[in-house]
Amino acid sequence: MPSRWPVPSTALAILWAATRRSDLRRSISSPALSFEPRFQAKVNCCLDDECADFLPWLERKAGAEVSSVLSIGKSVHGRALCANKAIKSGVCIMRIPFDVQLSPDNLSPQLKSSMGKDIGHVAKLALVVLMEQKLGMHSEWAPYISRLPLPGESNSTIFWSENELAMVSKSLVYEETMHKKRKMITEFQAIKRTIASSTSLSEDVIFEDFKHAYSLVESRAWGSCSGYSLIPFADFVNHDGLSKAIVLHDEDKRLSEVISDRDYASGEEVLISYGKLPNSILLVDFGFTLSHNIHDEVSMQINVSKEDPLFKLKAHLLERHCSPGQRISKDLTPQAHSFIIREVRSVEGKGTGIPQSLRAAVRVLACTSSCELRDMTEEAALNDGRLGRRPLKNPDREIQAHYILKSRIAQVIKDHESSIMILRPLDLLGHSKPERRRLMAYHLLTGELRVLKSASAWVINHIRNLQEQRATD
Ligand SMILES: C[S@@+](CC[C@H](N)C(=O)[O-])C[C@H]1O[C@@H](n2cnc3c(N)ncnc32)[C@H](O)[C@@H]1O
Repeated sequence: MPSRWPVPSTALAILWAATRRSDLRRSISSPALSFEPRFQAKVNCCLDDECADFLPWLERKAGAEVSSVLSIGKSVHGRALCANKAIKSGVCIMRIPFDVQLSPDNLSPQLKSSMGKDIGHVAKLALVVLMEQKLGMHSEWAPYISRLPLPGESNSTIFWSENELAMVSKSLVYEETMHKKRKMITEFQAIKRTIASSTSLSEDVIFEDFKHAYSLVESRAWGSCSGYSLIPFADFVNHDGLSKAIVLHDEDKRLSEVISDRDYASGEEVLISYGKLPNSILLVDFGFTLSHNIHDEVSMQINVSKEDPLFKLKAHLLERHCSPGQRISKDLTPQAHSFIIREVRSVEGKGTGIPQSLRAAVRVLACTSSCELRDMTEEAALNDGRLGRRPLKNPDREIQAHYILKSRIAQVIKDHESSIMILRPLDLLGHSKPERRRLMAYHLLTGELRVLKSASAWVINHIRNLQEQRATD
C-alpha cells in the first residue's frame, strides 16, 4: 500500500505510529494517550495448529522474545492473533525487531541501485516477496512466506471482474482500482527491465505473480523508515476501526511494538487499528469493508459546464486555486475537480466534513459575471491567496452557491441509491466470493450514502439560515 505519510526523521520522532495505509489526509494518535471506553466487538478465536511452530521460529531468528501473550489463531477474517492469557490494557503485547522484518533493504545492493524512481516502495517490497517465493523451501523466510494468503484469496477490487466492478462504478473506488491496475502494470514493466539487466530472475516473473505479491504488501505492510516493511507475526493481526492500538516503530531500539488499548480475556481475538481508513481504502487495498465505518468518506466531482459563458475563466480559476489536499484525477474529465467529503456530525455546526475548497469551488460556479470573478480573485489576493473561502458579499449569490452544492450532492445521492437498489436483496447472501463482494459493495455505497446525506442535511440547513439572515438584513 503506497505510503503517503511523511516518514519522520529519527531526530524528530524516535517512536512513531505506523499505519498500513499511509495517507497525508489522515492522522493517527498514539495508543498510549487515551483509552476512552467504547464498544468493541469481543470475538473468540481458535488456535491455528498449522502455525504452532511459527512464533518459536521467529523468536529464534530474532534472538529475542516476540510475544508471551499472543498466539496465532483462526477467525472469520482468516488468520488472527489471540490472547493466550488475560491481557491488561496498556501492556506491550508484541515486539518485533527490525532485523526480522522484510523491507526493500532486503534487495541486493546491485538491484537496489539499478532501480529507478518509477518503482515505488510497494513494488520493491513485492519484488522481495517474489524472490523469496521463488526460493521456496530454500528461503530463510520460508516459514513466513508459506503462511501468506494464496493467489485467489484476496477480495481487493484489483481482482474483481468488470461485472463486479460495475457495482461500485459510482464510487471513487472504481477509478482508484483502475488507476492502481495501470500503476501496477507500469511498475511491473520497470521491474522487468531492471531485473533483466541484473538477475536471471526476469524470465520467471509473470505479471499475475507480481500482482499477487503487490496486493500482499499493500494489505500487510506498514510504512517504515525503509519505505515499507512486512512485519511477520504483527501482520496476522486483524483490523478494528474503533481500536486505538497501533503498530509503533522505535528507531532507537530498532523494533516495532504494539501496546494493548483494552483488557482481553484469554482466547479472545486481539485487534488493532490499521489507521483511520474509510471503506473505500479498505476495499481497494485490503479487500474487506466494515458494516459501519466511522471513517467513511465520499468523493464529489465538481466541473464547470461547457455551456457556461464564463467556462474558460471559471475553469482557469478552479485550476489555479486548487488546494493541495484536493485530489485531481487525471482520469476524470478535463476540468473535473474531486473533493473528499466526510460525515458531517452536526447540522447546526460548522459543516466540518465538507471541505472549504468545495464550498469555494461552488462559489466560483455561482458567479454570473467576469466582474464578480475578478472581485473574488482580488479578495483572495488581499487575504491569504485562497479563493472563495469567505461568504460571497452578494447574499443571493452565496445562497445560489449553496443551492449548486445541494443539487450536486442530490445527484450523487440519487446515483448511489440506484446502485444500492441493484445490490438488493442482501438477506439471502451466503459466503461465496461473489456474494461477499456484493456485500462489500453494499457496505461501501451505504457508507458513502450516509456521508452524503449528512452533508446534504447540513447544506439545506445552511441555506435556510442564509435565507433567514437575508430576510432580516
Ligand atoms: C494484515 S492481514 C491480517 C491477517 C489475515 N487475516 C491473514 O489471514 O493473514 C490483513 C487482511 O486480513 C483481513 N482482515 C483484517 N481485518 C479484517 C476485518 N475487520 N474484516 C474482514 N477482514 C479483515 C483482510 O483480508 C486483510 O486484507
